[in-house]
Amino acid sequence: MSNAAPPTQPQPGKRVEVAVGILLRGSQFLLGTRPAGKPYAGYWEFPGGKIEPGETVAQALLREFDEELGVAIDPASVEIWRTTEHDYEHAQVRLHWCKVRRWQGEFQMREGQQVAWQRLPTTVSPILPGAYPVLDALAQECLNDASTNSRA
Ligand SMILES: Nc1nc2c([nH]c(=O)n2[C@H]2C[C@H](O)[C@@H](COP(=O)(O)OP(=O)(O)OP(=O)(O)O)O2)c(=O)[nH]1
Repeated sequence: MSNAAPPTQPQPGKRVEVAVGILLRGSQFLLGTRPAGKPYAGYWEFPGGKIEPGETVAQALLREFDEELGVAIDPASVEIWRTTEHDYEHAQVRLHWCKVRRWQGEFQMREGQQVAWQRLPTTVSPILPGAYPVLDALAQECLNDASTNSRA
């Protein structure tokens, strides 16, 4: 038996899989603050969380939206969009980004978080570093849409 203490640093190669929802209302998306007690508490993030063993990305997202916001996502409206990775000092994460356009219920901030509908450029800060690549991708998509429309 080993007396080694549990690692306090993330183990190389062990990525934590995370499901993240980009809840869309027209050109706006929802951000919330990270609750007290978590790494980067108070930073703004997209709703979501770690995928539990045996869960699909969509199942994890449905559970997290219920736990954090008290709303029910329509699974048929979950569009798995892209995957990014980010290395924090507390964890190495792989983020599965999903666009969500339909949900049911009124928002209840079940973790005491603040939420805000945002459009680009965002007006809240600070935002979790791991969310920036996706904000850039959303901005790029807006630019592409604008150029397609102007050519139509
Ligand atoms: N929800 C969310 N997590 C993000 C974003 N960007 C980003 O780098 N992350 C990272 C931060 C965390 O290391 C990880 C999510 O883990 P978490 O600790 O918030 O997940 P959880 O809600 O399942 O937490 P817990 O139950 O273990 O307390 O993903 C984002 O926009 N939204």
